[in-house]
Amino acid sequence: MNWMMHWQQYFEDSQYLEALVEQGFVVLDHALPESLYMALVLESREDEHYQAAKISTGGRLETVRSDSTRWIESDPTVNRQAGAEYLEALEALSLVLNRALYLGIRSVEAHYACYQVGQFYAQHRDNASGSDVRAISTVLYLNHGINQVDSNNWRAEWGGALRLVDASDAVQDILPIGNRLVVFQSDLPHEVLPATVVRRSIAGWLRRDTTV
Ligand SMILES: O=C(O)CCC(=O)C(=O)O
Ligand SMILES: [Fe+2]
Repeated sequence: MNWMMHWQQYFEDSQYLEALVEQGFVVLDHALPESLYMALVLESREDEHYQAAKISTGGRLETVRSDSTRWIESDPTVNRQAGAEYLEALEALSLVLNRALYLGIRSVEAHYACYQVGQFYAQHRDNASGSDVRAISTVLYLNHGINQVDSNNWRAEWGGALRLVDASDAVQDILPIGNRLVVFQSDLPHEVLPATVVRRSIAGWLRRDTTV
């Protein structure tokens, strides 16, 4: 898969770049080829090795976030092919955004996340205070065919929106529809609202350092 060409198809269109720069975020629907998307959906449902999520200062504080996460390894000997392919896709996205916006991104990291019914992540930014190492945050939603709703739909009444305060201070509620990718500036405040169904995703970060 030529991931650079894949992302260029979006970001050649100046509206997408402008949204990311001006509003601070952009939403890409049907972001991945269906085959990789479905493979990620299945991989995300392999429940072993998810761990209680940590907050950016290192500890766990259930008043801040209550989801579980599983980091994606780029090690090819780890038998999780879809996740490794997705890391490659994020690396290519970094190159495309570096070329267009000179962001200086040098590495990527990503984890699966699972929010059980009622779990949430209170408002936060994706960098520890004083750090700007995470330049761009990404979230890919893996909520496929929940509760007999076919296609990749998510109903607003289930809750579970990503609530983002955008670059013009407007509050944006973005539903976690399957195969939707949200790309946003990591310094924007955002939160995950609780949902009445299980909510699955991959959160990924495009970083200015190479320590991961
Ligand atoms: O799942 C989402 O919509 C956002 C998750 C998030 O903010 C994070 O993991 O830092
Ligand atoms: Fe976040």
